Amino acid sequence: MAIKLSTASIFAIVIPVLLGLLFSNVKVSDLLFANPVSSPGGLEPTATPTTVAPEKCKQRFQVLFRSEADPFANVSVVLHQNGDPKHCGDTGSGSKFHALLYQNYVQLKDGACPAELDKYQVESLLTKTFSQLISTCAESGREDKGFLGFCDAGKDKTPILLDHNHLVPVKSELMGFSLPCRFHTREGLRISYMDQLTGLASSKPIDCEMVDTDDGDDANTQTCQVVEPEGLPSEIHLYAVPAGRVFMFAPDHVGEIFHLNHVNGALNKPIYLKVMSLEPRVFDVFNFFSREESQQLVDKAIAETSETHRIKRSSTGASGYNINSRRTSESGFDTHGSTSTIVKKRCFSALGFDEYIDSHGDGLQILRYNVTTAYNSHLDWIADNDQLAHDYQSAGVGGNRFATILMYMSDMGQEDGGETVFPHGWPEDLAESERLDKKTALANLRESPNGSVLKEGSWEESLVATCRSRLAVRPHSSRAVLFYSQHPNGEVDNKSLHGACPVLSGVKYAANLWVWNTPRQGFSGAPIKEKFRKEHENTVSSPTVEFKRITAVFQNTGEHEQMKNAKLHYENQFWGDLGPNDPALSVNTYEGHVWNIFVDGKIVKTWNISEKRGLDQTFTF
Ligand SMILES: O=C(O)CCC(=O)C(=O)O
Ligand SMILES: [Fe+2]
Repeated sequence: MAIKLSTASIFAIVIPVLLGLLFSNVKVSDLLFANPVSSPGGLEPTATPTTVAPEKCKQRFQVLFRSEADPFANVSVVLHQNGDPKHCGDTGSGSKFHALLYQNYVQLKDGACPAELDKYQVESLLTKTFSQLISTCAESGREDKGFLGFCDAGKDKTPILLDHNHLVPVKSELMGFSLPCRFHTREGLRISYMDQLTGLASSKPIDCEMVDTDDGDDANTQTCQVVEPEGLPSEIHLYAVPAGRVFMFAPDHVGEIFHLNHVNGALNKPIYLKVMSLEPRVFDVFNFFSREESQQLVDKAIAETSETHRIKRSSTGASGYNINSRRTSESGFDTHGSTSTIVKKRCFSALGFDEYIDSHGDGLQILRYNVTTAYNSHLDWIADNDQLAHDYQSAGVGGNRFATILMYMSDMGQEDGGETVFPHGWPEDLAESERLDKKTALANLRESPNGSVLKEGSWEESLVATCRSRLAVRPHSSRAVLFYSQHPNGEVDNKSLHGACPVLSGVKYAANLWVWNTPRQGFSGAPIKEKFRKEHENTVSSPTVEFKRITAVFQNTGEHEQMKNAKLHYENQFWGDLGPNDPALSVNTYEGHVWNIFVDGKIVKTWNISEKRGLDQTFTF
C-alpha cells in the first residue's frame, strides 16, 4: 500500500528534527506533550523503515489479532471515560473499526508492519482509531480537542509516570503529537495485546450470583457463584484512562458486582468487588486474602522490634511522628515481609495495575485498636504544605494517595465496635425509612452495656453515633474494602472521609495499603514542586543506576537551643527523635538521598547524601 504524506505531516516530521538538533540537551520527557513542533517522534533516527508488502502486512495484522476474520464484525466497542459508568461513544458494529485499525497499523511504523506490538504501540493505535471514529468522548470544556484532548490533558494536568518515555504519541492534524490513553476492561484488566480484544469479542465476561456461604472460613460471608454466560457479546466496553492517570472502577449502582477473574485472590479464588456506596466510592472486596495470611501478618507485626516498623501509637500527617489525640490506635509497618509482599502485589493487580510498582504504595500498615481506641474521621489524601518539595496536587501533575485497600484481621461482633465508617455514605442494605438518626444512635449506645467504656460527650462517643447511623463496614477476619480518595481526574474526593470507630470490646487488627497515583514522596520519579525542582535534579537518584550503601550517623550536639525538639526525617518521612539527649541515629542510605531535620513541623536543616564524602558519614548539628 502506498503511503501518502500530507504537507502537514511532512512539517510535523521535519521541524522536530531541526528543533531536536538545536535543543539536543532537552529531555524527551519535557517534550512529550501535545505540541505539533516538539515531539520525540522527530528525535527518532531518520533511517527509512523497510516497507513490507501489503499481503505480508495483512497476515501480520491477522496474527496480532489471532484471527483471520474481523473479530468486531458483529461487535461494537463501547468507550467510557475512566471511572464513568456511562459510556461516551461507540464504534458501531460492522467493518469500519477493524479497517481503520489496519490502516493505522500500517502507518504506525511507516509501512514496516511490525510482527509484534508492545503495549504502548497498542495503546497508541487504539487511541488514534477511536479518535477517528468517536467524536463524543472529549473532555468537557475541551470538546474541540476530541478524544485526543481527553487522552492528553496537557502539560499542567498530566502527572509524569515512570513509563512516560515509553508512550507512543499519536500524530494527528488536530493535536500534532499527543499522548495516548490506556484502555482497561470494566474489571480493570489493561489491554496490552490486540488478541485480548479478539478474546473479549468472542466471549461474554463471566458473571456471578451472590450466594451465602456456610464454610465461614475465608473472605466473607457471601461468595460468588459463577454464572456461565451464553451466546456472543454484541458489545465490548473499554475504559479509557488519560496519560498520566490511573485506572479507577466505574460503579453504577450499589450492589453491583465486578468479577476480577484475571486476579487471583486468597486460596486461588478470583477476587470480586461489590459496590457498597457510589459517593464515596466504596467496595466490599471478596476472596482478597485468607485467614492464614491474616494471622501471618498479625504474628509478624507483633514480633517486629525495629523502632521504625514496630507497632506503636499511631501518628498522623504528611511528615513527622505526630501523636494526635484523634488517632488513638497503634500501628506499625510491614514493608518487606513475605505475606505483606504478596498482599501488596495483589492490591496492585486488583486496582488495575499490570505491574507492581513499589514506589506507588506505602508499606503495608498494620493497625491495632484496643478498647476505646479509634481514628476520627479523616481523608487518606495528604494535604499539601508549602515547605515540602513533593507536589501533592494530584489534580495537576502531583501525586497523592488515590486508593486505600483496608483488610480486617479480626472478627468483631455487632456490639463490639471497630467498624470503618464513611460519614458521607449510607448503610447499603437499609431502606431509607430504617436508617437511624445520630441522636437515637447515641441514646442507644448510652443504654447498651458496652456504651459505658466511652466518656460521655467525647469525640469517640460521637463517632460511635455516626458509625451507627452512616455507612459502616464491620471487621470480619479476611474481609477487605476498597475506597478511593481521588476522583478519576485526580481531584481529592472529600466524600472519602472515613474513620475507625472506637472498639467497645475485644481487639481489632487491620492492615491498609495506601496506593498513590504517582511514586510517593521521597522516591525516584515522585513529582517535585517547580520551585524545588532545580535542587532535586542534582540529588534524586536514577532508578537504573546502582549506588553504594552509605552509613550515615546523625547527632545533636546540644549546642543549639533551637534544636531541642529536632526530629530526623528521610525526605518528609519521620525517622527518629534527635533532641540533645537522644542517642545518635545511624541509618543506611544512598547517593542522592535527602535527610532533613524538622523542628516544630518545619525543615531547619538538610543534607544531600553524596558518595564523594565516603561510605561512613557523620552529621552533627
Ligand atoms: O481501621 C480502620 O477502620 C480505618 C483505618 C484508617 O482509616 C487509616 O489508617 O487511615
Ligand atoms: Fe484512613
